[in-house]
Amino acid sequence: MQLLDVVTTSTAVAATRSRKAKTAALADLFAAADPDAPLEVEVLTSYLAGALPQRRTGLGWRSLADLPDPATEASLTVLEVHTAFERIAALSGPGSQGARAAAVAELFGRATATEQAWLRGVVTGEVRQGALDSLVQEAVASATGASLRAVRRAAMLAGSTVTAARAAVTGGDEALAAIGLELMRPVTPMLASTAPSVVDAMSKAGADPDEEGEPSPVAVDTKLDGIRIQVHRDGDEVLVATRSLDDITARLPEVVEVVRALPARRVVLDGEAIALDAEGRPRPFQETASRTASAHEEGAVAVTPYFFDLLHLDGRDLLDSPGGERLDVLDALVPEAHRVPRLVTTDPDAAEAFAREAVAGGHEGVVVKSLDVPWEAGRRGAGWVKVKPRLTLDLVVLAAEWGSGRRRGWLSNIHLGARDQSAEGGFVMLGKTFKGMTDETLAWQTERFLGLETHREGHVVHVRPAQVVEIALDGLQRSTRYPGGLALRFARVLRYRDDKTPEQADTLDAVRALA
Ligand SMILES: Nc1ncnc2c1ncn2[C@@H]1O[C@H](COP(=O)(O)OP(=O)(O)OP(=O)(O)O)[C@@H](O)[C@H]1O
Repeated sequence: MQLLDVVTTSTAVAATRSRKAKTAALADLFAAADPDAPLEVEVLTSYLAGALPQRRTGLGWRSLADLPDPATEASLTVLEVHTAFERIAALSGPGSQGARAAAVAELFGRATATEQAWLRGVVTGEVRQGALDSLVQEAVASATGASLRAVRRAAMLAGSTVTAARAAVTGGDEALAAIGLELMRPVTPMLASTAPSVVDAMSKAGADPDEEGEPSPVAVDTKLDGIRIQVHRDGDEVLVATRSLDDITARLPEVVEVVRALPARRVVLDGEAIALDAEGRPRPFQETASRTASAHEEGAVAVTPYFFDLLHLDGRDLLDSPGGERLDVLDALVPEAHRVPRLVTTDPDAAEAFAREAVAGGHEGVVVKSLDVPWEAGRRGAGWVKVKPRLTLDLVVLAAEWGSGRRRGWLSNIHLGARDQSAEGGFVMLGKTFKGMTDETLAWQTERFLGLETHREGHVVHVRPAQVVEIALDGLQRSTRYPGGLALRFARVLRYRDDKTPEQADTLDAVRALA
């Protein structure tokens, strides 16, 4: 497949707001993919689904500053580009800088002006065709005739849309069906939708009375403000993965120890790891976060795993079992000290009281869960509904301003954007904040944002939209100043989120719904 085909499709997808048109353009491309070329399908999918190669190549804006003159005719294939990036990624040691520059010049010298611009965008993370996982999954289903359900399920179980697309294109339904839950291979996590109150959450999760007037019980879980962990055990082997499916086993030996002590040989658990003080209240989130951000050191603050779901036990897959059944198996296996506090009830008053107690105990809120739905990966459905008294958004930093006075020398006031496919650059600015930053945060963010710098305007350093930050706010107000028509009220930084990519940040539509 020619690179130009991918560039043309990617550009067309970015240029339209219509989901139908996006899917159709992508489907045309997948229909043209060669079923006998699995690697090509993988590469194609990973570029389109936003798994950008820059993480591995180590290339950034600076290494792409002086590109050779573009070629006049398109000739590059997708596989040639892939091979070139792989070669660049493998370079290390003395002389590698020169070799990298030479390889970049060779690759870009073979690209036309349009291809150069797109490739540069892909490498620096600027190209955001909005062809996220779910769109690509729809396109693959439509191009191959496989059912969308089968594609989605395979992607969830493999933890990867790339794997699902390769299976669908090269082997159709049969290959998709062969992808099952595999021990030691993390699956896409189930996510929660949001409700403004416990009562709303209960009704969303299906607690309302049925035709016979019987209310259904729901589980009300404490929402712990730690780090999501998915733990796999296969005999003596244990794997601990993050929300983004990165392997952090070596960083959390105490989690491994707890799982090794369980009376099960093969198990997959879902939960949260958190650092608590002697009274059982959460320690500052940064302390928990520091444990997953760097290698384990003796004397570091300990985290405790709390599990809230179970997907597999000793040969039995429970993904398709209703929530209530999974919780029964969880309760029988994991001691209470390592389970998330939970109340199963039909009574809204009892649920509210439980939620108030959770917040009084320093926790974030509750997650109300249906006892009837199977495990639904990646979707923000009605199966899990979170209620947090504090209003928060996950936004992307678009720029940062040099501070003055006590903050001279530090990048301080940050510009915050929500995801919006129709906006130039893919993000629309909603406001700024310099609140909620410790000296440590200021030092960290100064280094981080200088590393992401694209250009400067006066005291404003513009950055590549790569860093997600969780913001607390008092609300939103109408604004003529910002292009989205909305501005944040009293925004302050809660924390930088390295477990989320910009594609997972909140969208302008979600912010509008909140307003
Ligand atoms: N009892 C619980 N059940 C499910 N998730 C929980 C629970 N306690 C804490 N969590 C955390 O809450 C998250 C669920 O909310 P959501 O799917 O919206 O993820 P998120 O976008 O990371 O949300 P947030 O920023 O609110 O943590 C999970 O990823 C998990 O890390």
